[in-house]
Order: sequence, then C-alpha cells, then structure tokens
Amino acid sequence: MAAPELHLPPVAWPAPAGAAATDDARAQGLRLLRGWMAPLLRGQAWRFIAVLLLSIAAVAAGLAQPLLTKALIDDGVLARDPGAIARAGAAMAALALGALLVGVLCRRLYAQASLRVLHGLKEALFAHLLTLSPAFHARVRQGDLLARLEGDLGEVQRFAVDSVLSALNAVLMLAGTLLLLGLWSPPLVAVLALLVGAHALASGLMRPRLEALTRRARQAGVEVSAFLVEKLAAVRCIQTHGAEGREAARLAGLHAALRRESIALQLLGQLANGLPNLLLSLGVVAIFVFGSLAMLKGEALTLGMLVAFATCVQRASAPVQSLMGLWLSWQRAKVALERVTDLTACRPAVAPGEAGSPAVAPRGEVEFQNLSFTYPGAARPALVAFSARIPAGTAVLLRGASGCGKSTLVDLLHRHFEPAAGRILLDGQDVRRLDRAALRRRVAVVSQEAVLFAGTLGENIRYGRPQASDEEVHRAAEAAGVAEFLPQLDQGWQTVVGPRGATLSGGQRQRVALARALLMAPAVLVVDEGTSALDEALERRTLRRIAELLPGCTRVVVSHRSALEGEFDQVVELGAGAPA
Ligand SMILES: Nc1ncnc2c1ncn2[C@@H]1O[C@H](COP(=O)(O)OP(=O)(O)OP(=O)(O)O)[C@@H](O)[C@H]1O
Repeated sequence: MAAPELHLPPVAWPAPAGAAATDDARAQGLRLLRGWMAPLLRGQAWRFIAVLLLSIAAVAAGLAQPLLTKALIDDGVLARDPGAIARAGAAMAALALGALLVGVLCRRLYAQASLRVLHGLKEALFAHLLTLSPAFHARVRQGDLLARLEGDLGEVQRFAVDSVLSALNAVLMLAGTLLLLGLWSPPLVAVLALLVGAHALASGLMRPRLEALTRRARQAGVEVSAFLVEKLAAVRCIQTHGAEGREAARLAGLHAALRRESIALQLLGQLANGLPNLLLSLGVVAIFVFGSLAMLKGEALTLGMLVAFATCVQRASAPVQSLMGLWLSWQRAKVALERVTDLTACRPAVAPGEAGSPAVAPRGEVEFQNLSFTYPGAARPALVAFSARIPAGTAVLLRGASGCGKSTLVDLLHRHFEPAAGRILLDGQDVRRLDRAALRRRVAVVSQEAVLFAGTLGENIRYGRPQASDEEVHRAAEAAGVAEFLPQLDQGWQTVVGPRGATLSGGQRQRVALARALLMAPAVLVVDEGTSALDEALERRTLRRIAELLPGCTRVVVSHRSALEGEFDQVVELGAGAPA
C-alpha cells in the first residue's frame, strides 16, 4: 500500500512556526538522510584519510615550535651561542613554510571532498522533492524549500564533515600539547582541564537559550526568503495593484524581526565563543605570574621553559576553542537537521507502481469506476463516486461547474494521488498496477497554466522527448498552432523564451505546451483547459489538427466552451455527486 505523503498532520508542517514532524516520521526521514550520506562519505574516504594524515603532519610541525623556542632561548640566547640561535631560527622558518604548504594541500583536498558531499546531498534532496505530489508543493512556500535546500542542508553537511574533521584535528593537537605539557609540568595539565570543565559548565547553562534563538533566527530568515521568492514572481500583480510601497514596508518589517533574532543570536554566540579565549588568557597570565614567582624563589625552571609553557597553552587554545565551537555548530546543525528531516519525512502520495507497463501498443481506453477523492486536510470531498467510460480513439468533452473536480480527475488519472475509493482503468488495467513513469508517457496532460522553462522554443517543445527528430518537432508544432506565430519570432526555433516563457503570450505558451505533449505521441491526450487562451476559431482548428496528427489517440478536453461540442464524440458532465 502507498505510504501517505505526509506523516505529519496536514496543518503541522509547513506552518509559519516551522512546527515539527512526528517522531516516527522524523526517524524515517533521518534514516533516508543517512542512507544518502553514507555512500557519499565512502566515495570521498581517500580524500578524508589524506586530509587526516596531512593534519597529523601539521600537528607535529606545530608541536615542534615550542621545543624550538625553548632551544632558541635556553641553548641560544642564555648560552650566548649564535650558531644555536641560527639553527633554531632556520628550523622554525622551514616548519612555518612547510605548515603553509600542507595547509594549502589539505584545504584543496578537503574542499573537493566536502563540496562533493554537499552537492550529492542536495541532488538527492532535490530528486526526493521531485517525487512529492503537486499538493505538497502547493502547500509549501518555495522560499522555505530553498532555505532548507541551501541553508539547512549546508549546515548539516558542515557539521557532519567540516566540524568532525576540524574536531579530529583539534583533538590531535590538544593531545600532543597536553603530552608535552604533562612531561614538563603535570599541574599545568590540571589547569587546562579545569578551564575546559568550567567552559563546559557555562555552555550547558547557555544551551537551551542558544537552541531556541537559533531556531527563531532561522525561521525569521525563511520568512524573508519566502517573501522575496513569492513577490519577485508577482511583480506585475504588485504593480497593477499599486502595492509597491506596502510590499517594501512588509520586507522592512520582516527584516526588523530577522535583525532582532540575529543580533540576539550573535551576542550569545559571541559570549559562548569568547569564553574559552578569556579562560585561556587567564591561564597564560597565571603561568607567567606563578612561573616567575617560582623562578624568583630559585626553583628549577628556566626562562625558556616558561616561554615554552605559555606557547604551549596558547597553542592549546586553538584546539580547545575549536572543540568548544563544535558544540556551537552542533546546536545549529541540530536545528537544521530537524528542518531537513521535515522534508525527508515526507513521502510520495503514491507508490511508483508495480512493474507492469501499459500495453506496448496501447489503445487508449479510459474508464473511471466509482471514483471518490478528498484532499488531505480538506473538509469536503473533491470527487464523489464518479464513473465514466471513454472508448479508445474517441474525443470527449469533459465539463462541469468550476471547482467540481475536473482537474482532480486528471491528477488522479496521472497518479499524482490515489483515489480514496474506486479505480481508473487504462485499457482494462488498473493504473495503480502500472509503472508510473510509463503511464505518464502514454497519457499526456496539458494544463491551463503552461509551464515553460528558460531556454529555446525548440528545447521547450522537446522537453518530454529530447531525442525527437526535427521533423517530428515541426509536425507537433504545426498541429499545436506554434507554426502560426513562429514567423513573428526573430530567431525561429532558437528563440529564447525567457524565464517561465515570459516573452511569449499566454496563448503562445499554451500552444508550445500542447506541441510538447503531442510530440510524446500519447495514447491518451488530456487538455485541461490547455487551449483556453486561444480564440474559439483557433481552438477549433487546433482540435482538428490534433485529430489529424494523432488519429488513434483518445482525446479528453476539459473546457467551459459549449460552442465546441460539435467537435467531440461524447460529452461527459462532471458534477452530480460532487460538491458545487
Ligand atoms: N491541493 C488542494 N488541496 C485542497 N483542496 C483542493 C486542492 N486542489 C483543489 N482542491 C479543491 O478540490 C475541488 C476540486 O478542484 P478542481 O481543481 O479539481 O476543480 P475544477 O473542476 O478543475 O475547477 P476549475 O474548472 O475552476 O478549474 C475544489 O473545491 C478545490 O477547492
């Protein structure tokens, strides 16, 4: 049985407050995410191992610096040996240069591996989003999806890859430093451990506030991107209604909320970040004060050792800070992970279908048997016990009052949803038993809103069948009426139609979308008000040309125009039983 698309109650997500998915759904979503990440990480394993080995080399070079400092002071300066000073200086310079080269190589390998993992994750999430039904996409704001794809997924990847690697590096550095310090002075190690413990305590106290602030700041950012995506796609409507000023003011309001949350988050983050710095600076002061006092008392401590101690503690500060930073990134990543699993927890409304394909030479007979359907979360059914039979190769006009369920019927035929009751047969086979992709190749749908992509006219017509020959494209374009406006386009087939086909008229866009469907040579062609922007004479001509191009094709046309009735073999009325 198909899994429900949303395991969440329909109102729980997407909601303005970004409410959570159920635990069960989230666990499933997490499993899916881990399933994507594991092979990506395995594929980059050699790069990560190389980065680790290079990091160990860099740590060793870093640890040699305090030893050289000690040698320079004690064996060189205090022993008044210029040769020892020169040797220690040259070794320090060589190590610094080596560290730079290793750092560059490390960064290169690391960026390659890390970006591949991020892009792989994004591609998997994008592919997942493409499996979700139009009803899901109708409910989710595009800006919200973008924020989750771009920001949240990046945060998860940064934690899973960047933070883990830098933490590993930090642990190595810290372990080496502690070893050195332990050899010289065990009490100093105890001081460091005390500092780390104090920081952990302070961090624990700040955690709940930091997590809540992170979530709120993220949501405020999503509100801004969702606003921009929606409004920039509707500039003409805003201009028509003279709403430019109001929209600008709304953006300012959203920005004010975002600023409030971001500044609070940054202040708390700064405090959390600055704490280890403060503690370590106090540690260095303590070493100099107590070390100097010990030297004055004549204890066995050289100036070189004191400087080397301080250098060690300062060297330990970077890894300690990076480990503390790890905690901060985990707070951010946890919130981001929840937001990404909100998406991975969503399942396609319908299963891809069984292995069966529609007949090799489909006839195109469609039968709706007692179909009922209610949208998730809707109070009233969109379709109630609808039945009709459309013989193969016939032309049918499907009509009914606005909102009576005509488009829903088309979506059920295309298996964007499963009916609550009843079934649809294609050539006698239940469409649920058919492979969904194969079904969609046999049944082409042209909707009222023609969706074109930025690209040439030819590319848009070929979208469903990129390998079609020029001649096939021309025939489909001729039947759809594209040929009638082609001479008006400067570049002919090569004309770039702009984002969403914006440089064409509504009727021209519909004709391009129709040509695209005809090129697929479907067994069943459904035109869901897909020629509504054409004048009546052109619509009539187009319907006749389609019949000539695809004589055996079953044609179902959803239209409110009664004058076209004569063009059809049958008129099917939808409405009885369905809500008005
Ligand atoms: N995604 C959705 N979620 C909830 N309800 C929906 C959704 N899409 C459509 N509906 C509802 O289902 C009913 C049928 O809608 P449908 O789009 O199928 O009607 P239609 O007959 O094609 O209308 P029109 O002729 O105006 O295009 C309507 O009451 C509509 O409000």
